[in-house]
Amino acid sequence: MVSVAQDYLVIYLQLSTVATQVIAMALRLASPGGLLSDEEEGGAAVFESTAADVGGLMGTRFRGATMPEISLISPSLEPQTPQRETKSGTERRGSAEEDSGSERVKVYLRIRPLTETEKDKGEQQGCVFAQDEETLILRAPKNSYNMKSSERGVAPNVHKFTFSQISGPETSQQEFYERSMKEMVRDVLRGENRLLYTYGVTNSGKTYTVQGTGREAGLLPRALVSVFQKLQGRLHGALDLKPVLCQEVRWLNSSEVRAEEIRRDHLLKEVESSVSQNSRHQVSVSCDSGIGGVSATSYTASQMEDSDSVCLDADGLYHSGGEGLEDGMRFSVWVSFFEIYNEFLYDLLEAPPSLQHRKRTTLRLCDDRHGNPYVRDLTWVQVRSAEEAWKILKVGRRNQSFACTHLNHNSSRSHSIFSMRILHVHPESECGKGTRISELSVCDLAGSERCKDQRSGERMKEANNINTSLHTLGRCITALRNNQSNRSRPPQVVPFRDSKLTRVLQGFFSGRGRSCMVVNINPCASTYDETLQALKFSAIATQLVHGPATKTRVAYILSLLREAEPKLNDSSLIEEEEESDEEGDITMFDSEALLRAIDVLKGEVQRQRQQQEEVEARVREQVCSEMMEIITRMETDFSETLDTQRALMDERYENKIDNLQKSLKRYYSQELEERDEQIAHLTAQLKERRGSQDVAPVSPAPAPALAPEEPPEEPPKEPPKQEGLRRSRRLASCSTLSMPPAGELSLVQGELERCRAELLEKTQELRRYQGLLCLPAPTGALTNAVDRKLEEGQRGLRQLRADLQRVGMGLQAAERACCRNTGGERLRHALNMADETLAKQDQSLVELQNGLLLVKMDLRKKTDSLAQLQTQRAPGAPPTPGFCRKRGCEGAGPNAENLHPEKRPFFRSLFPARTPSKKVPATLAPSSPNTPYARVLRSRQQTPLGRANY
Ligand SMILES: Nc1ncnc2c1ncn2[C@@H]1O[C@H](COP(=O)(O)OP(=O)(O)OP(=O)(O)O)[C@@H](O)[C@H]1O
Repeated sequence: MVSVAQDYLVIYLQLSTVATQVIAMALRLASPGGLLSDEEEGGAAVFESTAADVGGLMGTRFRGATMPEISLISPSLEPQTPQRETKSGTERRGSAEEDSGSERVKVYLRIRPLTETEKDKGEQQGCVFAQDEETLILRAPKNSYNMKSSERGVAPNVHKFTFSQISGPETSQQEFYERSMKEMVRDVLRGENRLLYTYGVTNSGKTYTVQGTGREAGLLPRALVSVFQKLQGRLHGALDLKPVLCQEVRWLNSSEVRAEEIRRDHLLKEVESSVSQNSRHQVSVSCDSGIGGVSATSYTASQMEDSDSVCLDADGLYHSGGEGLEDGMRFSVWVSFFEIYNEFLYDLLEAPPSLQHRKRTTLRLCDDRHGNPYVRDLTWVQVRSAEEAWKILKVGRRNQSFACTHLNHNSSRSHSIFSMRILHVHPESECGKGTRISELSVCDLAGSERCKDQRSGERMKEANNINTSLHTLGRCITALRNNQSNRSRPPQVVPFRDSKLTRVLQGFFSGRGRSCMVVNINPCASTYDETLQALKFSAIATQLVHGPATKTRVAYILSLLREAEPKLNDSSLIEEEEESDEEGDITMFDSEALLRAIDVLKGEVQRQRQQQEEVEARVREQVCSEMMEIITRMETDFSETLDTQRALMDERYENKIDNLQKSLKRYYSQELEERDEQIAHLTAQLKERRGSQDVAPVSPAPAPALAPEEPPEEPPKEPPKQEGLRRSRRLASCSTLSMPPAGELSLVQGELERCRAELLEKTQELRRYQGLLCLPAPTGALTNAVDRKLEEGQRGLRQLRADLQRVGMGLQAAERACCRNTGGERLRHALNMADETLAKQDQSLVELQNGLLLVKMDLRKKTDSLAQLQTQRAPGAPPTPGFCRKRGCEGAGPNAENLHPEKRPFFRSLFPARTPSKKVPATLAPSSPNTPYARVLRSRQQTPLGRANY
């Protein structure tokens, strides 16, 4: 049920495609050219779709430069693997049927000999060449369209095809029969259904192969002889059983038997009389085609003679037989003969129309209750011998549509189908119950031809119809091939119903029997292009395998109705079936039943759609959850990696910051030490000079406040040497820095910030001192100078702060330059800037130091004068608390070293006490390129590490 609905769904989806193809084909057929060349075959008339559909290879031939050519798939040479021929060699292609083990459809090629006339016309150009029994080589002759295409580089001019067996011009009818049909006859007698059809361009020898001439009897007479030879003594004599519908048998009553006998005798007598008449007169007969009274069927007695004179007594025609037949079984042989002319079916065994009633009766194609197509009202005649059968065939042949065309003076203008049904009658069965039927059909297809070659309108119409039906046959075979080779894809609709021919033959392609193809070609150079197309078509047929039986349309509908209403409508269906015995077409269903079937189908479609939606939703959900899982996993992985990286970076930079901090601390502390030393040295010198100049009137003054710890008498310790040593140490430590410039600069910046904070603190401290030093009015005059100095000192400090800020900015710029990594030049520039700033800073410091020295001196003076004042005011009285506290601190003398650094006197905390040095302060000298950063820079440039950092 589900599969049925699926089939219908597929049918609905594909209908539009099929319709498009049909329209396209109709449009093409309307064009004057029937057969197209290699170049046009991608969308051309008769064979183009079949050829172009071969695995879509035709399209590639014209796209690519290699121009692969399609060839035949060889069933015998390469039984398991289809091949695709290319110019350079053979490619192997796999397909689904390889594994199925099914037998391939047999395709036999027959090459007819050239006639003397054709040879005289120069038709013999060696364009057809049988390489071996299975391989055919086609070489494009000079003037062929294929050769022209080849010269333009759009198609190859050599083609290779492979067949089940190739029969050359020298092959006799007997040999060809044994190769192709003998086995089929045997199968039919065993109860199988077989079809043999001939295919080829006009005048290629199809009719000759099927019927033969003179002593060269064709396949059909040989098959007839063979059948009766084998059934000798096993014939069911009575005429009481008749084949009806597609594969059924009807028991005849006596009157019907009588009627059948009369009909047969009449036909046989007719043949005898017509033969005697024809022998007396050479007459030309013409009768109506059945369409608008136009005369299209014409034949002459002389044309008939060839086939009439087929000799059934030829040597080797008779074979001993009877082997393989079921024991005790009797056989009844019935024959029919009809043609498909301009898409109408005509019974060829019907009495020829009288001169008054020239219109022939058309037959209807119907389906039996199982959906198998059959020709309604077709004449079936029981025959008791091969001669009788042959005579009947002759009658039919006389009625067949032939015409003289420019290629064939006796060209078949229709597809003719001669069928032989063999009833396998069990002698003990009542009324023929249990009788089996097997069928052998031989179809002589009309030859394909160029429509434009036909000068008469009627011939052109015939040619169009012939080509259309052949094209449909090609499409059916291609669709079957595609369905067989691509089982994973939804099955393609096989367009059997698109032509009468394919509908009649449908059963043999759908598993009701087996088919075999005979491809006829003539080696004429003038018909090379058409021959090539015919061979391309046959190449597809060779890829077919014999498939299992498939369900037909009526059977579909019946099963649908049964499934939908199993109980309710069982009885009605049975009635329907019984009624439909005589009419197996889809019309056997009334509209109600069809509507019911449609409802069932709709429901099924709905159900399928729901199922599909559910499946889709499930799949989507699954996909979503899987995607989410993947994303979450990726997220986790990423954040883990990020954390690791961050930790690594943190660690790395912390290390670097530590290193830089250490080195900077070391550098600045040494620098400060040097300054302290300088200050101490200066103070000592000052003290010395004052000591030599001043005569102290009072008790010795307390030790200088700012350098109580300085041992003034300490001899100088070769400051230049020491300083040089320290500086070299510093430079060495700087040069060993492995920090990148960015990190280093940030540390410098941090350090500068710290210095700035310290300076601010010291300024505040200085202010406090200033407050303390605020004396009463009389002392104001004395302290004014100190105040000014202090102010200057403060200004110097402010200047220092500003300078430090600039340094910081310079460092930031340098850092940015480093981060951007825009090149060593910019970095160097930035560092130079920073260097300059530091030089300025140095200068400011020098000035500040000078200012401070002056302040110190002033302070000392003030202290002295204050001490004098206090002594004058109150001798022995304690000093003012604040002052005393301060003095007390100063008085602590050497103990001051043990105080907390914050509690130390300002200058000492700012410039920690160092061993005095006699070195002349470098700060007094103008700033030189020997600044700290210049040194760092130079050391970096000099050391390999420094160079590497740049
Ligand atoms: N194998 C053969 N040996 C000798 N003559 C042949 C052979 N095959 C065909 N012929 C001759 O070639 C001519 C054309 O053959 P035939 O009428 O069978 O062609 P056709 O394919 O049936 O043509 P159309 O499609 O037009 O009916 C006939 O005269 C026939 O006798």
